[in-house]
Amino acid sequence: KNMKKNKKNLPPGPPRLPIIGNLHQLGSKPQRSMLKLSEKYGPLMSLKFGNVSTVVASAPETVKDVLKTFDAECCSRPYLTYPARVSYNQNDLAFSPYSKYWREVRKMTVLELYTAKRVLSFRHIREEEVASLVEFIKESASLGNIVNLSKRLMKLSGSVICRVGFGINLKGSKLEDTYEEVIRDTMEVLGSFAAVDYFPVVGRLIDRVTGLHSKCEKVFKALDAFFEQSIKHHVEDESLKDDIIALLLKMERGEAGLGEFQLTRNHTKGILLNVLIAGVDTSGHTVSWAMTHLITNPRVLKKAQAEVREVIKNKDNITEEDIEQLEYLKMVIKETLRINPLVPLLVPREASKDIKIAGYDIPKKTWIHVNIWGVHRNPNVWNDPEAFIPERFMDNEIDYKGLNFELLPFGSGRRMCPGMGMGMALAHLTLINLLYRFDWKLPDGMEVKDVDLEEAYGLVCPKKTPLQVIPVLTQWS
Ligand code: HEM
Repeated sequence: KNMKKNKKNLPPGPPRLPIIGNLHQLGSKPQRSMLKLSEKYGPLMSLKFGNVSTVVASAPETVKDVLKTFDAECCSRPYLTYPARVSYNQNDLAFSPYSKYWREVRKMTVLELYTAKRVLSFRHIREEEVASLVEFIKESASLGNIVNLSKRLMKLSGSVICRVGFGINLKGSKLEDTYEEVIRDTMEVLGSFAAVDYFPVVGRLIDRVTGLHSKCEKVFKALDAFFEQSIKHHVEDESLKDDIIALLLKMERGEAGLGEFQLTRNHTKGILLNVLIAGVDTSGHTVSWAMTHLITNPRVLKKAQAEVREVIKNKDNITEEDIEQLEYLKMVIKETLRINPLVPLLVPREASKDIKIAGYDIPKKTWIHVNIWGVHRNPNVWNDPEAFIPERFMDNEIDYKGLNFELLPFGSGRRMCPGMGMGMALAHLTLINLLYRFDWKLPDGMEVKDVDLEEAYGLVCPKKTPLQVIPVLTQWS
């Protein structure tokens, strides 16, 4: 009788193998495998990964339950071994469990970096760095050179974030030469389904054999050296007192407070980790995906360029105010974030108490994955979801700001991305410049059908192979 009373009504899920459960069904693109499985087992599905019970939400209604109705109960983070290492033992914002510390750090970083006023104050940095990208492209265009646009866009967002968050230039910093590789490997480490998290005893050994452990140590050392360098720069240069590092150092010295918390150097570095990796990877890859879809859809490219050139006319100086008038360009970005949401499974969550979603029991400690990639590609939600059609957003109120559960590239609720305004300001300004100033063609011998649309897998999913294109000078260059 007792057993019957305790039996939980868990969401349905595929049969499991002994020991590994459903891990073998994840494949190299977990978001795609999870979508396929959810077509059979439903929008709230149970999966078992080794010792860990998880559920996956993959339709707007169940995603809304997780991110809105039960947000308070579902917004903690599980302990993930490698993200914990890289974030100085969850002393950051993104991997920290839902706690008083997380609330204080979120409040402080929002005020320092992410309010509309702060984002506006960094505008000159964005404009200078975009101008320097334009100069580089102009030079390549006049020589007829192929440009690795993905690489250049990563460099652009890296340069902006280094100046905004760290008060130093990427050029000349400890990450100057290794930056792309370090960020890519960090994202792989942070998004990996690590054996140690599912098999506490043998998992450590498995991760050593697969190389995950050593990759994690390598990126940790590279990131740590960069944080040390920026902190040293602040300690030595007293004129740098207005940015987030200066504030964090004041908190370490007890001259400013963070609620009841006394910050240590590890807290400072953990907080800086999110500023660097969340800020760098995302804006650059969004523009890279947008350009990939534009180049493979010449009709859309032509229409977007016509709009930009009509609105900007012959103004020399493109400013962020111009974005407001570019309705079609905004649709292009929305469609890019729909078809390639950069964080396809959001950051994993953990239920902090027993809850009931859609009539199913979700026991405390269950891990929760939100498959927004699945929602964005669901044919019941979007017509022809694999096609890139910005016009689908015409006369349609759906936006990406966390209120429409069909489109959630930044998540929603307490854990929603605080850097949305900063990321989008840079993405829009860059795209306007690329479209206004240049025409674009593929390298000789390459056709639209040859452009690879495959995504890499990590916490963030960029294009797997970089976008290589030839810029062409125009009268607006
Ligand atoms: C196109 C640009 C961007 C996209 C698509 C994006 C997307 C996301 C997503 C999906 C999450 C996870 C939400 C969740 O777990 O529910 C997130 C979290 C976060 N993002 Fe972004 N992001 C972008 C730009 C930025 C920028 C520029 C910054 C900062 C400089 C930033 C800082 C963060 C931080 C700190 C978190 C963790 C929030 C928390 O757990 O409390 N993001 N972002």
